[in-house]
Amino acid sequence: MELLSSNRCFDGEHRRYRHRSQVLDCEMIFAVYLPPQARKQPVPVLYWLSGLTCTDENFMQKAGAQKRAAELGMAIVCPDTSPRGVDLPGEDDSYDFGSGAGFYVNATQQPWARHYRMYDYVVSELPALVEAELPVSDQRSVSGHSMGGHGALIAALKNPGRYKSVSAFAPICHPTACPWGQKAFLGYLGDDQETWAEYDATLLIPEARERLPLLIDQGTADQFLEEQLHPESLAEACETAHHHVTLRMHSGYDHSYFFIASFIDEHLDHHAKALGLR
Ligand SMILES: N[C@@H](CCC(=O)N[C@@H](CS)C(=O)NCC(=O)O)C(=O)O
Repeated sequence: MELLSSNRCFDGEHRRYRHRSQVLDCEMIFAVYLPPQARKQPVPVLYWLSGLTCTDENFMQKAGAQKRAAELGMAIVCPDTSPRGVDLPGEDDSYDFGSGAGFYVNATQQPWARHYRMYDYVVSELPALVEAELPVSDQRSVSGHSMGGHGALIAALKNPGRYKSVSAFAPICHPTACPWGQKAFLGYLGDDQETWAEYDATLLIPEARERLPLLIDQGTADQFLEEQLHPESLAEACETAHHHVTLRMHSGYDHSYFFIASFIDEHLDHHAKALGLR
């Protein structure tokens, strides 16, 4: 891994790294915030999965999470949202498919299948790399926004024992039933909808083998709420399956990082508790 930049931040460090991903078969950049406590010993880590059009930079520059992470002694790792520089035809044609829109699935369809394997990348390859190379422990939590909120929910639901806690901001809760999800799943996974269900939080809830409580924040003025996000479907599935969910509707907040910045400390506190930090 190659260190691209380093910035002192709340007595810890924000760093960006480039590395070769075997899983994605391309070079990737990710960001990490290391709190001051990481100078002494490996610290627990929150994986943050971003939404459509994002890179490793949006969360680190806009969410304002570093101050609380430094107080808590929590590292934060931010991967990119798709493979980069792989030059597939049509990859850059739309904001909601292809580059910047990997949807945290392992593609099975051509030409995407060789590179678009963001599920394996964020769940397995990247954690193994950072745990081997950086002072972060295997005590993991996961959170994310929108497409990344979907990613965080499915990562936790599909991998019992892998994460101590999970949360999401304005997640795509039922991707098989919304235009963003349908477009992505059709393109990456093909037209057999049975394969789509494997990556849909609402459909995974009934069979979840670990009942990790879900913390979800959602703004009522979110421009994508009605058409794309469907938190009510997830809440209903949770109720039926007796899966603990805290769905908080916040009056007047939209889909932006202004919303995330307003509640990120509460999410970090939620994860810190599960990670044994407070
Ligand atoms: N059409 C919009 C939709 C994309 C969007 O809202 N992306 C959210 C995630 S789904 C985001 O985090 N954008 C980047 C940012 O706000 O920094 C755009 O291209 O900005």
